[in-house]
Amino acid sequence: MIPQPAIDLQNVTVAYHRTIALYGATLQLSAGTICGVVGMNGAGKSTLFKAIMGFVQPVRGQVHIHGLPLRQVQRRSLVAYVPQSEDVDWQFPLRVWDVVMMGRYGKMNWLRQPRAADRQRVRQSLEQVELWPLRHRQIGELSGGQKKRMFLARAFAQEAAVLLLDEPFAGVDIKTEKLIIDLLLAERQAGRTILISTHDLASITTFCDQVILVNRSILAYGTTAEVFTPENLARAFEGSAQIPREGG
Ligand SMILES: Nc1ncnc2c1ncn2[C@@H]1O[C@H](COP(=O)(O)OP(=O)(O)OP(=O)(O)O)[C@@H](O)[C@H]1O
Repeated sequence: MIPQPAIDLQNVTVAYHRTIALYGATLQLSAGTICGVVGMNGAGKSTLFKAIMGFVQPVRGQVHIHGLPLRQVQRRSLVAYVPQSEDVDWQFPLRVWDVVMMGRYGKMNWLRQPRAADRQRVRQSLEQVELWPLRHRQIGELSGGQKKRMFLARAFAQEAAVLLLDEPFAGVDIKTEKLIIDLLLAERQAGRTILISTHDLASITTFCDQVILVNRSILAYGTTAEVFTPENLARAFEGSAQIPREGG
């Protein structure tokens, strides 16, 4: 039997107020892949993520995750999202622990009472991102890099099959970037599929298996060697990008 692709988009078109942001996107990614998503500002990277999460209703086309339609994907919390910076009230009296526990909501009953297994997974996630000592901290008292790691821990706690990360390396130091990359490599090893939107083309060649070029549609996807050609980059960046050197 041929395994289902982890992410399967067929001819997906998304429009905002009748303006098309993503046209006819077709994509199939196998489980256990780390894939960079690159394109200029406004190219449609976030829209692609929203389509995979089911946050926007495509005017045409279909999205399946591990063979399941998005309604079932959402019910089973199969896709986790790590935002670049979330539109939250950072002054709200929430602790780091509370935010990471939100990753478990999809696995709880309607009373949302955490069980021992939930607390154990939250602890493990906080330890993975090295935030366990800060678990009682109010979320507004974290640095930018710590906030990113908190959202990463929430995604790990969710135990989703697909992780979507929006600019995870923007504004983080080298040590944190290395920590995040090592964690993502371990998640890939566990069979998860990871999409990372980034403007850093060079870093993609160091740890991504595949890359997707976006410019109002999916222009190309495949290995970096296949995709990072002068022609493709010219179409994606309208002449303003250079081919990154292998290995950064
Ligand atoms: N909610 C919205 N309503 C109307 N237009 C939107 C909305 N969200 C995005 N757009 C438009 O859709 C297009 C694609 O936006 P999108 O956010 O997907 O790009 P992006 O590649 O993620 O950009 P960036 O790199 O700047 O984050 C842009 O022209 C943007 O202005």
